[in-house]
Amino acid sequence: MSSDRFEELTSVTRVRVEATNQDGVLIGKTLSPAKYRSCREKGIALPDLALGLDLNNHSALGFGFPEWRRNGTMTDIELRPDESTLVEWKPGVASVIGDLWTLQGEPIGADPRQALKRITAAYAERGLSILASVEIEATVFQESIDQARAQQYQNLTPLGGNAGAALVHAKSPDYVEYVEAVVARFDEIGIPWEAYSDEAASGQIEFNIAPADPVTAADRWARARQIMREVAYSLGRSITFMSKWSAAYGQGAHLNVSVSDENGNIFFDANKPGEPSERMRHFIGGVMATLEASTSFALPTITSYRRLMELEGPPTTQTWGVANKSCAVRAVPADSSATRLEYRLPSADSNMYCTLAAFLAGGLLGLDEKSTPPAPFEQMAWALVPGSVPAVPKNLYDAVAALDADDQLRRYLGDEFVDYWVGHRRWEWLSFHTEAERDDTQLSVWEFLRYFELA
Ligand SMILES: NC(=O)CC[C@H](N)C(=O)O
Repeated sequence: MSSDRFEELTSVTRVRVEATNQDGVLIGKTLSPAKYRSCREKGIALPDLALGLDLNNHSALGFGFPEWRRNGTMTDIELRPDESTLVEWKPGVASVIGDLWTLQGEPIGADPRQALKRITAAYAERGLSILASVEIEATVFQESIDQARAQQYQNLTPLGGNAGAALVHAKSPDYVEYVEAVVARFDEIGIPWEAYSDEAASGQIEFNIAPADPVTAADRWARARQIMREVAYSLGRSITFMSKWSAAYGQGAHLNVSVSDENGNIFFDANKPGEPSERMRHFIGGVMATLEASTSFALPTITSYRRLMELEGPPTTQTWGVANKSCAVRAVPADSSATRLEYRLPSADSNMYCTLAAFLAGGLLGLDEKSTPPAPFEQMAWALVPGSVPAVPKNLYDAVAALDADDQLRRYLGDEFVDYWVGHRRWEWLSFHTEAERDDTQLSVWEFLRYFELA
């Protein structure tokens, strides 16, 4: 009994069970301790719509139902808690993240967390382990969430004032109150944060979380975002992870990854300091060969593509380079522990379970096939002559078409995962083009209503 971590949380009166759906939204239920005890082994029943709704609560119908959705008859699925994630979220409330299974006891192939587990296991089969971390960017506003809703998220005032840009400490007290309250919550539940800073746009904040194995890194990303929202709301503020909410700089979610074998970081070569190791080059080769297809995960929403502005930070081309932040993939040569790859394409609205799984899938393909990468890009990869370098897909439609046509990522991610994602994203595109203002050229109210609170 003493090793039962749940029973050790004696003051808990509510248990929040959680998973992340395709859109990156934390879903689940809150149970009484008695109910939780009765189903913690078998799993907590959820309607299959938990993975089937879009961000406007419509059922994303008509795109190849997997077996567990029973051809649209609607059924239940089960959320099996992974008690290694159990924490006391706040006094009296436990939180546990889990995986999604069918009633017949099969893991659900479309579950983002299990997709990341599968690819991590594929590395482990080859004697490889991964360290990953996510840079979390968001914008906080002075208005409360109720006020923001009343204004349809328009004309909001970024927290901290307009004076100063990135990396400025001289911020107003309300900004300081917010960031300090967030890291206090991180400390309470054990999210090891490394740094926070203000980012380039007014009201924009970046938090850096310490590297961990991929599933832990993605779990921490999901929880950190939840805390950032809860703290904003409790202080009477609002917050968004939309990748672009104004003409100002967009919001990314850069990923940092290194891979080790029993001898240490395989991206580091002591004989070639400052250069990517041979196996890092193989990894990059696979990532670059699948970059167009995996863009759909890194840039999942209509708005994601609005962030891709020249000279603003996000990459616009399918390029990699050494210490070159204008590329989609940056090799960061350092010492044996810090040498890593930074994937700069993902936007703040991407689902990190999926994005990380797709990036790792590309890398593993490259390691398996000893892929040769294209030449590293040695100039600034922005504002180039159109067509001189392959561009990142320019919208959700093109990106999903590239993913659907790719059979390399599928081999590593699984057909069900890819097919379900492709269907879900096509629904997103269709929804925009049937419900929104239909003006692709500027941010629409439809995007604010759909993404401001949930993306
Ligand atoms: N940290 C940075 O390099 C700025 C990144 C930028 N906000 C992005 O959208 O990717």
